[in-house]
Amino acid sequence: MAPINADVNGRQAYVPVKESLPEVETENGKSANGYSYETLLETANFLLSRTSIRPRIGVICGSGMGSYWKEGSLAESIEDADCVPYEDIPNFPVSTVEGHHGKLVFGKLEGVPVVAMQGRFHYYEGYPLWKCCLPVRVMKLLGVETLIATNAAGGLNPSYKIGDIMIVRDHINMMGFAGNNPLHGPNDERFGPRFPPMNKAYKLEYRKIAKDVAKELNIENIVREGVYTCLGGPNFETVAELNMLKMVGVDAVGMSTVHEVITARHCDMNVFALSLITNECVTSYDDAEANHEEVLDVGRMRQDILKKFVSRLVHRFAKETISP
Ligand SMILES: O=P(O)(O)O[C@@H]1C[C@H](O)[C@@H](CO)O1
Ligand code: HPA
Repeated sequence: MAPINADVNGRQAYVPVKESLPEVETENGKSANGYSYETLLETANFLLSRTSIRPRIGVICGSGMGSYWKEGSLAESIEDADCVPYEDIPNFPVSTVEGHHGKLVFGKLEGVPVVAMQGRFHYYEGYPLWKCCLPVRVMKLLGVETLIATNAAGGLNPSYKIGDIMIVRDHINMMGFAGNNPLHGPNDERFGPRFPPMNKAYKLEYRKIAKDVAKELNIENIVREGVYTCLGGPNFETVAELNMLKMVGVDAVGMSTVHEVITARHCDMNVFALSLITNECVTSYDDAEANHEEVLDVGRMRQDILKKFVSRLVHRFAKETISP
């Protein structure tokens, strides 16, 4: 049915009639914010048939972290590994970015059953946010209770150095300000509530454990805690954009994670996230330009430390906070 014009406060306004919103209705098992619960159950059941591992923790490997260099990366250090390429998984997108391999790795880290995404999906690749986050819902249906999201990010806080690791305390959902949210569209209560709170998105207990672990590993001098934001990319930011983000309290800038965390919290997963600071954000017109090669190089430089750090976190999170 065509939209109608209505008189609103003395103005002619464009008011779509209710029937003219077919795009939010379920169509071929896919609604505006993603595949149906039943469709994702099929994906989860397919994966469970491909491995005997029953993961309790899910890890998303950021750019250059565990995803680019085969030898010695976090994902490659997973024991008893069963790898499933994304193109074999029903309803899964495929990775298109250098530094993101494109497979799910099931196995054990320090004895804990995990599933790692060796490659994530980004909005700038052309995927809508719900599709970027589809693996998080699949993880939930596999039985995962805790999500560890890692990313490469530019350091905006002037005290941060390249190679620092930032524990994410909170995020600013810049894309959400423009109405772009992975939960946009009809809500299925089987995943979670219509209006999920986000004030405790990054579990306090995990952040404390991470600081303890940093001390144990003698890396507390490179571990920070701060606020992350995600922009849509793929271009790196302008000087004016970065100066604005600095003013509102952002410490590190990237192109992922925020929507994954929202999706994970919506379905009541525990969340921990970290950013590897791979470059300094360019806040003057004279400074060098950001580039993806530098991001990948710093990922390689830090892969040993990240592997130890995340493995220890997996062990401690499983021991201290996850149901037996
Ligand atoms: O997947 P992450 O968020 O780690 O990747 C960052 C953001 C861009 O994809 C890329 C820019 O170099 O790294
Ligand atoms: O400086 C950056 N900006 C956005 N995303 C990034 N990912 C790594 N570094 C950056």
